[in-house]
Amino acid sequence: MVLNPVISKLSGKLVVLASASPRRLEILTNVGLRFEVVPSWFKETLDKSLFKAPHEYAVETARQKALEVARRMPFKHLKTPDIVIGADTIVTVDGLILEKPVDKADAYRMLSRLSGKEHSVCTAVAIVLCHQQENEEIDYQMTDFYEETKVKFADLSETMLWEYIDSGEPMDKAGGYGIQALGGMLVEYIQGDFLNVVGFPLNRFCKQLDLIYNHDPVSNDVEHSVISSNGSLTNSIANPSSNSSLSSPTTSNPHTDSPIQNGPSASPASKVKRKDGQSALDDSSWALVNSLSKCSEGQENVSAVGSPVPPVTSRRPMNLPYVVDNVHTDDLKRVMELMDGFKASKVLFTASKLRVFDLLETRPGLVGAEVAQALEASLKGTECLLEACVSLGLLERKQGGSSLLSISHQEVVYENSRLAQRFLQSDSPSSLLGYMEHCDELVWPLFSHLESAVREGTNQHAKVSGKTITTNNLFQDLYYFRDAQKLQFMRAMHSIAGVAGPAVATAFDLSRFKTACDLGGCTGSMAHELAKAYPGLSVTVFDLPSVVEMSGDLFKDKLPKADLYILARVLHDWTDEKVHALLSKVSDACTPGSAVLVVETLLDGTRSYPALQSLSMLMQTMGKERTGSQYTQLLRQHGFGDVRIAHTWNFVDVVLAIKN
Ligand SMILES: O=c1[nH]cc([C@@H]2O[C@H](COP(=O)(O)OP(=O)(O)OP(=O)(O)O)[C@@H](O)[C@H]2O)c(=O)[nH]1
Repeated sequence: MVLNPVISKLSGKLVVLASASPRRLEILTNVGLRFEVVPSWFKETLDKSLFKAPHEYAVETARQKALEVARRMPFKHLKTPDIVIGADTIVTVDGLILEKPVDKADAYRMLSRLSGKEHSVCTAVAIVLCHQQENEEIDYQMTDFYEETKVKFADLSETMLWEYIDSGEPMDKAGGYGIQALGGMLVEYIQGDFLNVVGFPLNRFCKQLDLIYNHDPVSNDVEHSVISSNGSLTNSIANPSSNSSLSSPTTSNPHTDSPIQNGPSASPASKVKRKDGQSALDDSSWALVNSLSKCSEGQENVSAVGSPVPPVTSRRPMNLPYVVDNVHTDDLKRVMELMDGFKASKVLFTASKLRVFDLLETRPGLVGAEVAQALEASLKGTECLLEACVSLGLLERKQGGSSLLSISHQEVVYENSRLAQRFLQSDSPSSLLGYMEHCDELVWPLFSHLESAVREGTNQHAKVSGKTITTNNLFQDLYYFRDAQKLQFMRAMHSIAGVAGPAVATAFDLSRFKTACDLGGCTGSMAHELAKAYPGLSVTVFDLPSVVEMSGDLFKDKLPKADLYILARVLHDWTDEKVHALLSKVSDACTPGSAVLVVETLLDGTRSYPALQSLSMLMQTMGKERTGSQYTQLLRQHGFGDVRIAHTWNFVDVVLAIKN
């Protein structure tokens, strides 16, 4: 690669940067590229769960950003660019994709997650080559790649974190930091391309241009000239405004180049021929169109990389403008997901209840008929359920079984996905089956009376079971009136504490406390997590007589002595009046320096989980979820002057309040 010839290949062309990022603009300007900036309107809301790896999500987002601009410009700007460049930067840590923080709390969550750890920064770049044909229609060719850089953060103290957040720098940056500015102070080392972290992998981009403009793959077969989307040149060619390229006489000649090979600006990608002798254009043009519509349908992106995709049989009528309005498509997709949310929950609950995940743990690779037989269920229903589980990422569908019932070796078999192995198998240490059962049996029926709950502002047990539940005997009447109900509730609380416990125990350094008492601690699983994290801490569980030996009523009985009181998912069950009564009792039991650890889901105005959980509390109890500042206020009123909040990215957040 020689530098100047690479960039100079673009001179005289209308190059468009489909990005609002000032960093990308600066990086490309610094190397003498002349271009226009047209920020993309594509909303970065692709469903991440549909992608097998984080970089695939970034690549698809970059492709959509670039394509949106390439398509909009001829209509809105009345000019056709020659080349459109789109990019997307993401940070990956602990299996999570971090984008730009939505607010300070989000920036805090991101940066505290990155603290002391190595993470990965991936920038994907998509290059769309646009070519206006003689008949005014436009062909689009796409090539994309991604670059990954590892970054290690130093341990960040709370003060440092907040100082950095208050500088305002994190807000428009992937992962919540800018390595090129103040954020550079947080970084211990990087491995890879620095500019890639900043938002544009310049070196790789130049190599890509070199591949496009300085190499002529015409003599190669597709298999040689087309490299995977991770790598480089792709030959996806789309003609979104017409299917006329399919009927072009040039394409029907298996030995001619594709019709967009038109003078020196035509990319070699357009000249790619397939081994079978057909022009790659026939299939790949539809491959891209097909891939886009699949993507907007929420399916996994079908890479247009030279793979022979069967031609679409029902085609769009000629002359109908092919308009993909990404904004509306995203909105529609979101509404459809929300409308279907209840079906997805019920699929999860039903498959869990039928023990599909336990079955596939012990016997992975079963065909649908074998699953149906083992569940003693209908074949038709089981197959529908299994496919729904696959679509929701709970199961994986694989080809080829060697099972007795399989008709051919190519039959579809099912296995648990990683998510199912972790959370849906009953023997997993982080199994959520107990909580799922509670949601299905108790919460689900209540939610069908949401409208009444909203109108009346109270729980809906009377409508579901004919029982009137009041504050006087909430737990006894609701969860502990029969052994089966009591055990179900205990299993639910146990499974949540099992999953959230380690994050709760380590949200703050609690090593200075010697004795703790978990008020309403149920099966003791949170107590167990605390004792595990702090070997010097002795933890007592205090709950109703029907639940534990160290029993008592939180409101009526004397609390055991302790340095640290834990109230995990207790306060959200109660009205403000009862919360005051309880905090006043805890405060009375505390000496100066001792503390209370409140473990609750904190409303923050952004996440849907706490907001939906608050509705759930309305339906079930007399309580609600509260914000961090509401808890701070409540605790301060009871003499806990020093109140700190930690978000765990789990079911619950943690508030530590120290008695004055
Ligand atoms: O160290 C740094 N890391 C990241 C950045 C900047 O972060 C953003 C990443 O966001 P995205 O890829 O979505 O790009 P946008 O800014 O939203 O612009 P688009 O219009 O292209 O979507 C990017 O600006 C990086 O430069 C940083 O500055 N330092």
